[in-house]
Amino acid sequence: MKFWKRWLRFFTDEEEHERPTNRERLDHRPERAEAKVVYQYPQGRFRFPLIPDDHSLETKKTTRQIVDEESRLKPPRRPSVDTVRETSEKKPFRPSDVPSPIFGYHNNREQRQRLTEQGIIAARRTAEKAKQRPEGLSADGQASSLPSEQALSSRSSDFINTAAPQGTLEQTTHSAKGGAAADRQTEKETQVDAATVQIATPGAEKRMNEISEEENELRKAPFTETAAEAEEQPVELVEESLVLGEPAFTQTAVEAKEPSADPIAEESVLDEPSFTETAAEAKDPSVELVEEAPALGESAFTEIAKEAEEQIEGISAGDDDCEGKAEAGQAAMKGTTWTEAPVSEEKEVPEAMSAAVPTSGEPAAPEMKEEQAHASLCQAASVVEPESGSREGGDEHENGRSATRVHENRLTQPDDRDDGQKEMQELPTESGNRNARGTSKEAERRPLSSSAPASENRRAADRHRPERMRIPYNVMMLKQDRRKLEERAARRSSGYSLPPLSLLQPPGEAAACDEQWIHEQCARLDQTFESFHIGAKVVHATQGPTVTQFEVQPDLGVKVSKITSLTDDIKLSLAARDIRIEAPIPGKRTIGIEVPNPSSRPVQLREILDSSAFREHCSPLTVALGLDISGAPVVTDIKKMPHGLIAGATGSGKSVCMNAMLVSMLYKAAPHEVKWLLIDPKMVELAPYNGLPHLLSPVITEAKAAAGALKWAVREMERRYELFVHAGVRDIEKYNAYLRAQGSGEPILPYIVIVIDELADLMMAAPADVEESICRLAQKARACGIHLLIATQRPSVDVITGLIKANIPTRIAFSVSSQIDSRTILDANGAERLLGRGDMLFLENGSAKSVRLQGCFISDEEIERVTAYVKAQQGPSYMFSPDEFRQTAAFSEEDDELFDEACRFVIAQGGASTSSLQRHFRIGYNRAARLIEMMEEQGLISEARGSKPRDVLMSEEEWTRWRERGALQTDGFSSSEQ
Ligand SMILES: Nc1ncnc2c1ncn2[C@@H]1O[C@H](COP(=O)(O)OP(=O)(O)OP(=O)(O)O)[C@@H](O)[C@H]1O
Repeated sequence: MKFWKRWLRFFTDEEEHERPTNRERLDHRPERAEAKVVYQYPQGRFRFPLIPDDHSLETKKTTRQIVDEESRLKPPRRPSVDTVRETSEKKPFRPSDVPSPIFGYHNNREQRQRLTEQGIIAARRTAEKAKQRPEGLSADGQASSLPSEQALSSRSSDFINTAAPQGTLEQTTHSAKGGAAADRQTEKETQVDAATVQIATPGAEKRMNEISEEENELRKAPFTETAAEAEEQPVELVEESLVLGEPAFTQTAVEAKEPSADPIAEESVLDEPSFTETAAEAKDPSVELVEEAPALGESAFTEIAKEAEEQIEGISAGDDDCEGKAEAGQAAMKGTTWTEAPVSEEKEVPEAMSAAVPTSGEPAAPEMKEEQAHASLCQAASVVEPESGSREGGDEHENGRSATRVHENRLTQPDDRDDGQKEMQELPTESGNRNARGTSKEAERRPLSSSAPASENRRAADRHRPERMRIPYNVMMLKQDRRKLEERAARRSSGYSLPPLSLLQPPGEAAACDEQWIHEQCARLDQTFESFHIGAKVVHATQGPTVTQFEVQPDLGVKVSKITSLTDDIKLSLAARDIRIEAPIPGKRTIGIEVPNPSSRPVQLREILDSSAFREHCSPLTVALGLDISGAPVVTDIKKMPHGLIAGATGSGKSVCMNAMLVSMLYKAAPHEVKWLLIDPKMVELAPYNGLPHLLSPVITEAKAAAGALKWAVREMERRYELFVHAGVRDIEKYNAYLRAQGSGEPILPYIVIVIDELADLMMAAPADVEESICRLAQKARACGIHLLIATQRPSVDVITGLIKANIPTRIAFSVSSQIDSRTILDANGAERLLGRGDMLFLENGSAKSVRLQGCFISDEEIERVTAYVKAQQGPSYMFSPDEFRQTAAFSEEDDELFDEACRFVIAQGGASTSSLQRHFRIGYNRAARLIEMMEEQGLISEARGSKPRDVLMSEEEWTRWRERGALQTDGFSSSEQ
């Protein structure tokens, strides 16, 4: 790089001293020297070819590798920037091909395409301008004619005009000195440079021209590379730049000021270099490609690109890089007309950059400069084509690698963007000092407005970004959430809203724990054990709504049976109504003695429904049971039951428990989700639910109709299993999910809950059919969504047969009169010691031990309010009437294999008699008489008329229709009725 020294000798010694660092650095770049020797700038008029994208991408990759290597070798210089870089390294941008709503991937790609087109247009315009200029200003003509001061001045003006809108370093300058003053200073210094060139000895002209040529070539190369890089950056980086890129200018401008110890000196140095730098950036990459590529050809371009990589490395390395960049930018900016710029540039830019970047050095500074350069490139594009500027910002910031820093900047100065945006819209495209001054004024208005154009670009990109891209994409929705949403949407679409809790009685004040009573009871218990010489003592007591559990810990060697055998003695000593001993408490080393509280408080249903335990349950078959001994709410899911048996003596609270469960379901399930089949032989217990949309039929009170309903349920179960087989699913949930996935609009299968309030009565009326139906349902109906809730007063073996009990795993035992009943219900003692009025033992499916609960209470008024609310929303949509069920039952019960044939025979004969049936079918009197009776019950024939044959009341068609109607009624759940 001796030519640098020689070339600089043309200037004053003082100038030489001003930039020793830069020259030293240049001297340490042998690669660049080699490149310069090998590739000489072509003489004469030339045009660079347009380089295909693929090729540029390759060169860009090579450049990046070299830059990376260089940056790795360079020690960190500036701690403050290091911190920023560390931050940026902590969060590296990982571009991907997945369209991101945040980075606007596709949108920006389109913008880039448009930008490229506009850049080409701008390039053509610049080429036309270049043609109009005098030949003396051409690149190859620089040796023959040094530009006059006027030419330099005009060029400088052009330069300023082009650079002004960029406002990169220029704005920094203006922020320090003021816009107009900066312009004047810039012009002045440019003129001084020109004069210096003119003063140079004529003999040295030729040599200087050669040097200038070489330098021009070298300087254009990096810019070409930069331009190519700007064009070829991966789209992901464009995205990144769109989001984060623009504030890099602000950062650069701010940081450029920070390290300078002498602001005035810095300003003076920055003045012209700022324009130079901006000019370098002002060139649209596409313009550069159009003007330079043809002369060199593709291979030449490749070589130059390699050289450019070295230049960029230099940029990364230090101040001379900035110079190289600026030079390249100048060359690009001026195209073939620029000759003197390198001279002034070489003199000024490094100083500018030394002012902008502290001499102590910083690793991040080169990046910032790169960002500046690229940012200015896009800004230049905006000058040539104002619209394209905003798009170019994206490309420019592809190279801005200090994303984090940039982002921070943007956060600290968000307001700059709007100003910058307005300003960008106002920027004129014509050249002239006016523009520069105008821009300077703008710069005055916004001290850090150098970030504005890029921020505007980003904003513009955001504005053009589709709305969907702003939707967060990282929200995970679980299967459960999706189902909830679907259910809610279905409820909304069905126009059904769940009843409010305000319809229920609010819970009363919870009674304060009776400490004194508890202490007394503890003392008495201890005394009792002592008096019976049993080593045991009370260690803990828990007071529930109805009973208090005292935990007794026996000493080692004391049998549990010793304590349990003292039940009556303890009851006596405590003067308790009844006590229940749980020995031992599962999972504990203690024995529980449950003593009734002196005063019990009812547990309101609202208390449970308002608990998180109930609210968080998403099943429509969630039901509230009550509070356990510690006062915790207990809820269960009928799906998990899957069938329940509730037994207890009269007045123990069965009906209240059943009502509480039904109302709980009303608070969870819409009518299309759950259907009820209520069988109430007592006629009054479930009557309030008549007219609800959840009912399949009015509440069934007749045993025959109940039997028919159970038969229908069995057929419905079989029908559902057939559906499941066809759909290839195993249960109702999967089938409904399958239906939803099909999207056929077919309504989902509702759960069916069959409630029988008194099984004993039903079993007496039609024991065989009821037991058979219940057993079949209990065995198989769980998976198809049919569940049984059976209550009975008399839990004897003739009511709750072994078959029924075996298939109903969930039991709720209220107070019963004997241990036998307790064993019949729970297969264990304990229910006989319950206190009644909702005191119950709950044996859950799969649980070995029952839990003592105080069942929740719901009054008739509350039931009325809730059912009225539901009825007000939807009317009943019964599928069947009890009569139809009764008929079904009759058909089922009394069907004889000969019955149909006998009916047809009677219709054909026109009369019916027992003897004629006996003769025709060769059956006995009993069977024939029974068939005649069945025909009479069905309304086919008239009553007996003595010895005369009975009249036939139906034609064959009518009879066929009648039979079909009966068959249809039992055909199963019609989806249309849901
Ligand atoms: N959980 C409860 N909390 C408070 N009181 C209750 C509770 N359950 C029932 N009771 C009281 O017990 C009375 C009888 O309850 P319920 O009618 O449910 O008994 P039952 O077992 O159905 O009797 P039956 O079999 O004769 O119909 C209720 O009127 C109510 O006063």
